[in-house]
Amino acid sequence: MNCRVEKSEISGKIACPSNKSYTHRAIFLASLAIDKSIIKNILRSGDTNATINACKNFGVEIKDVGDDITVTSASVLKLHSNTIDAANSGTTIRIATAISALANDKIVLTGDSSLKKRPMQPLLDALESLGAKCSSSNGNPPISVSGTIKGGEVKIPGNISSQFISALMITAPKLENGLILNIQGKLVSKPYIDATITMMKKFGVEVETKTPYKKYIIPKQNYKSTTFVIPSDFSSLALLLSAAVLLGENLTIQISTGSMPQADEAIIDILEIMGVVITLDKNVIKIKSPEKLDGGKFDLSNSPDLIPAIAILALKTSKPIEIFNVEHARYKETDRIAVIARELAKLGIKVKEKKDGLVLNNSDNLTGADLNSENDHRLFMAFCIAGMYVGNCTISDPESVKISYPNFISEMKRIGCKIFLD
Ligand SMILES: O=C(O)C1=C[C@@H](OP(=O)(O)O)[C@@H](O)[C@H](O)C1
Ligand SMILES: C=C(OP(=O)(O)O)C(=O)O
Repeated sequence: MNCRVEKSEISGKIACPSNKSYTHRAIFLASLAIDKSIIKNILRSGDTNATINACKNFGVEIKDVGDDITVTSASVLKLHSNTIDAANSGTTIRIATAISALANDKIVLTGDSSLKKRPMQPLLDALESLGAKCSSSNGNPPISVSGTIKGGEVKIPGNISSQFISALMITAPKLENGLILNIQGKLVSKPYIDATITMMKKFGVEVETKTPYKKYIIPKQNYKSTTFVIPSDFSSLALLLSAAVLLGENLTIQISTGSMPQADEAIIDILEIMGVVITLDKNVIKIKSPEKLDGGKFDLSNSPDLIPAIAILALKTSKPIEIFNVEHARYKETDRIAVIARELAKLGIKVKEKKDGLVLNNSDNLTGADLNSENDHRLFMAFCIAGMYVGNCTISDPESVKISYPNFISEMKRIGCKIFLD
């Protein structure tokens, strides 16, 4: 399926969706705690449903209560099935793989065609070094894991995905001998480790940071059930802010930030560097954008999910945008560096693709085009916004938004976007 977009001007109010990463963490941690937890204001999306289904498979009771859910767990995993389908969710399959090593049955974890290309081997190597038996399809899903691991000391590279580290951390307190976690080389997406540690603390577990982003000690502990309110998602907010910059600054965005670390808060500083004035007053964000944006050089190592929302701003810059140090954006739902380079060039942007990023220059010859989002939700939404700035575009795979922002199209239409589903 495709969608067609025309030049649009937006205005009015929109609420930022709830945070996907925190929703994943809250559900998994509540599933490892004994008794009932309440998780309020969760993001309901394809990815978070994958996590709910994975936890239900571990024998956890999860019930809907309006916008909230209750999660009631027992002390021991009771497998309902030996296969977990994580659909399109990298976070789900990484965390569920580590948790599966707590069981002594063989568990197969798989996903959709995109997930079957996502790297898993560093996590499997770490689990095998702890005594698990693992298999994979050339390092990708479907994978299998059988425990039971008891913990000890483990090392894992940090240059591919922080999710491998988050997965081991979340599982560690359940291990008889706890875990000493050594991260080799540079660690990408660092703030997601901070998010994991923050959330583990919310569920009663302490992580000892011996050397930040290098070495952590997690003794055996019990997670404690709690009530947790999910904050807004800065990854989705970034797209809304780019829409306001490109399509109309009379947009006010309602957010509930909370006080927890989010990698993609970096969007605020990046937009301000490019000349955008952002105000936050009583949980409402407003922006003022110059006629032409300054460019800038942006290290996205810690916030790879910002690459689509920032790249499309090249449509309104007077100077180049250089994005670097984010090779791991190639291992997401798609190779986001390659797809963004290929598709934004169709609009007339002058793009130089590099191994670890992009250099984007505006041009005077912007033109409509048929854009292929490769069924990547963040690319679909970014290309939609770009297409409504340039006009006369089609974008493939609108159904991909179910992954992180299911009502994106209806919400954008409500604030004035000319989006038409073919
Ligand atoms: O831990 C998480 O919730 C996530 C970590 C990041 O992945 P990497 O650590 O693989 O960069 C990010 O891209 C993803 O959307 C969510
Ligand atoms: C890459 C993403 O998530 P995941 O790694 O969980 O698939 C994303 O939401 O952009």
